[in-house]
Amino acid sequence: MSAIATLAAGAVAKSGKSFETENLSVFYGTYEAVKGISLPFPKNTVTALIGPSGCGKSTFLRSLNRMNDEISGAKTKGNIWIDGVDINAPGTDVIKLRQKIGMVWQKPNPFYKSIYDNIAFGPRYHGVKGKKDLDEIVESSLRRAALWDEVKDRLKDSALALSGGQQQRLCIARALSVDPQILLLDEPASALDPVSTGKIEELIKELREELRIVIVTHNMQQAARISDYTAYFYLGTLIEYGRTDKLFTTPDNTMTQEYISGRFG
Ligand SMILES: Nc1ncnc2c1ncn2[C@@H]1O[C@H](COP(=O)(O)OP(=O)(O)OP(=O)(O)O)[C@@H](O)[C@H]1O
Repeated sequence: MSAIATLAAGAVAKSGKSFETENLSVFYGTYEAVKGISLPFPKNTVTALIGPSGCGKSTFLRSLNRMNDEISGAKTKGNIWIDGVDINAPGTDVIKLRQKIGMVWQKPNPFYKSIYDNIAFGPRYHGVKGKKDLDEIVESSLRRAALWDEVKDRLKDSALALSGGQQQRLCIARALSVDPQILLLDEPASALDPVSTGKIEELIKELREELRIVIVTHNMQQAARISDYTAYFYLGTLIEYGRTDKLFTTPDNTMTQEYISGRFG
């Protein structure tokens, strides 16, 4: 069993469910923002969540590593399976869960620390102490996030001195430093210029070789460029899910067709 499967003491295991939601609903008080969504996230794939503003994409994404726990009044129904274990089962180690399922937000949010200490923070928290080990993790994380060459001579500088695009790659490196299996990205390039956006997209394609990635994006071209599967949400409901090339060329649902062609939303 993998590390994620050991998260929840006493949880009921369901084999074959490596990472997927089953009939997942999310409520804010009595308001149902996500309505009974079942979605798989296959290995080594990028899944894009698209849909008009307020349709529940971010709420759904945040539920995948229990970030909605931080929102008072938010409640989840249904299942989120990871390696056969439901992440909402009693006894789940949420810190470990978020180590395995990293998240990067729309706005880069580096800590008020050096570049080095931003990356070393997570490994230190999880018990890595030796300087040599930390140096190795910092270098490999920055390399994986395609940032090493730009920052290797200024690791002690403040992370806030980096450009917005570099800060966002630093946040991705920070998520990678604790060796996640899944990366959740909430509009990671929406605040960036086209060059930085291109770098983030290239990075996502490379990381797919090692991870599962789920990305919320408003940018239709971006979803088409980088994702393998796309899910179209509307008013908290999953309207259509399928291979990105198919969904963007010959969608089954006329609502999807109207949205991707810009006639709606
Ligand atoms: N903390 C919250 N408390 C109450 N309602 C919320 C909260 N966060 C989101 N909602 C509501 O839940 C619904 C879904 O919001 P969500 O942010 O998930 O949509 P979205 O598709 O990600 O939107 P956008 O594309 O604009 O970011 C909306 O009606 C929103 O107003």
